[in-house]
Amino acid sequence: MSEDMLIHFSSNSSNQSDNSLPTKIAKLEARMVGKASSAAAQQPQVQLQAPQQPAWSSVSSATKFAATEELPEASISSDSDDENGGEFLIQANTQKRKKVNQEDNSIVFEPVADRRQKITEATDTKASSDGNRRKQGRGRGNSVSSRGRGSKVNDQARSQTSGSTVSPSNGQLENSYQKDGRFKEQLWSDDHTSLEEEVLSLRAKVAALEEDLRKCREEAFDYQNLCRQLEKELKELKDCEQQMKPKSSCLIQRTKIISDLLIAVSKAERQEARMKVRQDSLRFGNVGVIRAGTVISETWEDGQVLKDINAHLRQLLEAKEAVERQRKSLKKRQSDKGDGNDAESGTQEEDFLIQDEIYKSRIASIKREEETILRERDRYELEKGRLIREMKRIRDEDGSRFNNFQILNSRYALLNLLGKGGFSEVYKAYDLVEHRYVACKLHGLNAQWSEDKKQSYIRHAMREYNIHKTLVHHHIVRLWDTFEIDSNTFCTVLEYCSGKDLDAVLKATPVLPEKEARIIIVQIFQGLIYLNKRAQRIIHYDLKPGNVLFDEFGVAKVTDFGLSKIVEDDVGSQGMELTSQGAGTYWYLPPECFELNRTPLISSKANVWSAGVLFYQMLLGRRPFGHDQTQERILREDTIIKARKVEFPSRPAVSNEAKDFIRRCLTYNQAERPDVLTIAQDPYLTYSKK
Ligand SMILES: Nc1ncnc2c1ncn2[C@@H]1O[C@H](COP(=O)(O)OP(=O)(O)OP(=O)(O)O)[C@@H](O)[C@H]1O
Repeated sequence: MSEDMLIHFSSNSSNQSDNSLPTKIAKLEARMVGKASSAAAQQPQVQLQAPQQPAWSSVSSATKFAATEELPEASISSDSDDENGGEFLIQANTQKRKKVNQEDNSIVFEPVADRRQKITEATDTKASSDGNRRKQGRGRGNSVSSRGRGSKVNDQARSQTSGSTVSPSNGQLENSYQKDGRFKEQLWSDDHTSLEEEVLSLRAKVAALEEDLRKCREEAFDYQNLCRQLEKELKELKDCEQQMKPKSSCLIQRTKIISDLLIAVSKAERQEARMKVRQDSLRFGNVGVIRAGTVISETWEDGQVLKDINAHLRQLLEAKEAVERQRKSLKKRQSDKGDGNDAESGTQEEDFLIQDEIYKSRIASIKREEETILRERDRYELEKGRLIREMKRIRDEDGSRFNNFQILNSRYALLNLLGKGGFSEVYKAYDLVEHRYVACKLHGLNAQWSEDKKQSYIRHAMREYNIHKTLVHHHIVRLWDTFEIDSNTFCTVLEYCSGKDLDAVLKATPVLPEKEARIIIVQIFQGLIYLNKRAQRIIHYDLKPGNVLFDEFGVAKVTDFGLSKIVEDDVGSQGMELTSQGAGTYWYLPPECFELNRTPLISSKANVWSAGVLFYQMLLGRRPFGHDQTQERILREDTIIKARKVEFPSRPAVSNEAKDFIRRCLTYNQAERPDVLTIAQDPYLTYSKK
């Protein structure tokens, strides 16, 4: 071995950084293939402990490492090429030098690039599979790789040795070694820096991956916990279901029993109602059919009781007329006789007077009987009216498609028809969930209607529903529920009011005692006050006897919000525009609603007027304006527009307080009429202990 070489080699070996570099690289490689640092310290360190090995070994290691990355393999192969070790090294170095001189820098950098690629691959492998990484890094992967590379280098070395034909002189060698050494130093230095950077970045990646792994483990742990918890809950639910099974079948049975009982009772009620109608028809009358050519029309034929009463009245009338005729002739005879002044004529005069008194007394008696019979007839007329309404109800019930005790929405057992309105049928029903009676209002759209008309009707009904569902007050009928039955029918479920409506009450008893009428109007005003104290004020607009219902305890409740108006916030004191002029029941609407020159402005004062009309009707048995007129005639004759002053007949008697209260409600001028909240303060509406 030459001195130059020794100097060169010793300078190489004395370079600490260069000495430590292979160790680091070995460690790095070990990491690249997935070894833990402790594992890496074992095998590569044995191969690369340059300072403790002979100089040639160190040189060969260092040189080969600078020229190629296959240093460890070369060291291993040198064991097998022991005899030719020195020659082989020189030849190998010469070959490498040649290569370095001939080829550009890329040859030198190629192994670095390769190494980087391997590092990246190793990192990728690491990242892609934690399990694989551990397996490969610790055992098989590494050894297989080492073996593979070792055998490849051996082959290369052999071919290089055998293929070497050029032996350069010592001077050339020295120069080239010097150059080579500097160049390699530079390379090592660069390589060292980049490797350190790579090591740093790898450490960072390892740290990040370890953090990822930790998080994944935590998540996996959480998921396992969640999974266990869900399994537990599922088991509990299944257990609960098992326990509930008998209960739910018991509930179904109970519901079935209740609905069967309700149906049986309703059927009995239907039968009874029809039987009563048949009996009452005999007494009060029935619908007969008249044929006039091909035209068949219905007419009312009075029953026996009414016939008897009318016959009785006719008899009384005839008797009265007969007595009056007698009396007339008596008077005529008396005047024909002239004035006499004897005693005989004095006796005749007395006879005349007595006879006349008898006739007068008889006429008075007939009149009294007549009055009694007339009162009886009025009573029978009311019965007749009730009978006609009941007949209509039964006819509507028989013609209804909901008359077969259906259960709607799996909840509402329909029973008997309560009545039929313009576009709806109201059934008494039983809520099988809440266990209470309800009124199911079935809104039917006519299949023949145009789509526009249907849409308008639905809009109207939905408006009513949206207003009504928000109202919760003792004197407002509650709206519990609403649902669709089919494309042409929907249902609103209302609080059931088992009493009559005020219309039916007034038909049965046209005049109510003032005390009773007062407490009804007080309740109506309480409902109205509620409507006007809400954030979203409401004008009912259709207050009439048919829209005041009574529950079983006689509590009055306002219903039917189909024409009601929501008062917008920006409405002035004069009120809001009435967009639905013409709707409503004219007897109960105030004069401003009939304004034709401009769009009427209405406010809660409209409700005050309607309540005044209701109260008048309850006390006096008739409406204050247009009582005997039809709706059409009221409009034609401007009856309400002319209703400037309210008149009170002498009978029945009404207190002055009640009359004054009615006058305040029926103030013609809207601006002067009190609104709901003002009239609520009226002493007539307040009760206090005396
Ligand atoms: N909540 C209820 N409880 C008991 N009966 C009711 C209830 N709602 C309505 N009714 C009765 O059902 C019948 C029909 O009521 P509905 O409101 O459909 O008719 P209407 O007011 O006469 O007609 P329209 O709504 O077309 O003016 C009436 O006799 C009414 O008394």
